[in-house]
Amino acid sequence: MPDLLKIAVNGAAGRMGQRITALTIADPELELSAALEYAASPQQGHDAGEVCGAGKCGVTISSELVHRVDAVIDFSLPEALDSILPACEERQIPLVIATTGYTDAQREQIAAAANSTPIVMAPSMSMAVNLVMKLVSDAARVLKDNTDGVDVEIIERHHRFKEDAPSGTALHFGKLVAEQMGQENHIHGRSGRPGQRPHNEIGYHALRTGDNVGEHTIVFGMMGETIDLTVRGHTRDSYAYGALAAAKFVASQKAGLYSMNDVLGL
Ligand SMILES: NC(=O)C1=CN([C@@H]2O[C@H](COP(=O)(O)OP(=O)(O)OC[C@H]3O[C@@H](n4cnc5c(N)ncnc54)[C@H](OP(=O)(O)O)[C@@H]3O)[C@@H](O)[C@H]2O)C=CC1
Ligand SMILES: O=C(O)C1=N[C@H](C(=O)O)C[C@H](O)C1
Repeated sequence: MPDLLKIAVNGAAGRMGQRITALTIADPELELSAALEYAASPQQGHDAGEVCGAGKCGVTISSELVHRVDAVIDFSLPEALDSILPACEERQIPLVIATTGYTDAQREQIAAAANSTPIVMAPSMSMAVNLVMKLVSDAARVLKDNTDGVDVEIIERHHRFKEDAPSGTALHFGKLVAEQMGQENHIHGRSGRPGQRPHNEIGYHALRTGDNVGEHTIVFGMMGETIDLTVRGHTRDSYAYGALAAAKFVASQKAGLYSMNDVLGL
């Protein structure tokens, strides 16, 4: 029987961390080896299986990555980067970074760590979202020379608990569009009297409602017709399964910064 892939989950008591923990326990190819939270977390010392509702599993939540694991999956907060990145970099432990809301400086830190450590980083681990990223890129390429111009607006909806806005995924959609169409102004909502809409603008609109697990609509507005490309999550497991696929992928890669396109072969 092949060895099980040993997984550590960072942010194990969070909404995503709990699903990653539960699905790792249920996956016959994986073994949950560590469940991490910050030192002052009230979840320290609790059984990770019990915390996620999967039943006692014998792995207690801790703050230090003590044992060697085959991959770490991180769904936490940007503040957690300072502990998890060096822990992986020191021992070249493959890392899946799903957290969003990093500063440019933190992104540079991650890119530097990828010189010695295999890292998959993506604002969305969902297969459907990553496929729509391809479609959006294609649409932007085809529409970029439209005679009367194309107005691109990005609308996202997430649950009321989300701390960063706009979502990492919305920002990535905007980046993909701008790479094709060249918009330089990226604005967040509108108010007052901003005047007529210039063409070189992308508008982002972040809605926070109830328990929405994530929706994105990319609007290509033209004179006479509009294209809306929408992708809706129904369950956090669409992200969680993608993250487990990323962990299986990254565990056998050499150092480098990989995306979900690499994981999914898109
Ligand atoms: N790439 C993707 O596909 C997806 C990405 N995300 C992103 O993942 C992140 C987590 O989302 P979600 O699970 O909803 O958020 P939660 O707030 O539910 O989970 C974050 C967890 O990390 C804990 N935490 C805080 N600080 C640290 C630290 N220093 N070290 C370790 N753990 C820490 C939190 O503890 P406490 O609650 O006590 O603060 C909490 O348990 C967000 O950035 C979100 O945008 C979410 C879904 C999909
Ligand atoms: O916080 C969330 O929930 C999500 N965050 C990610 C993001 O910011 O893009 C991915 C997903 O949309 C859910």
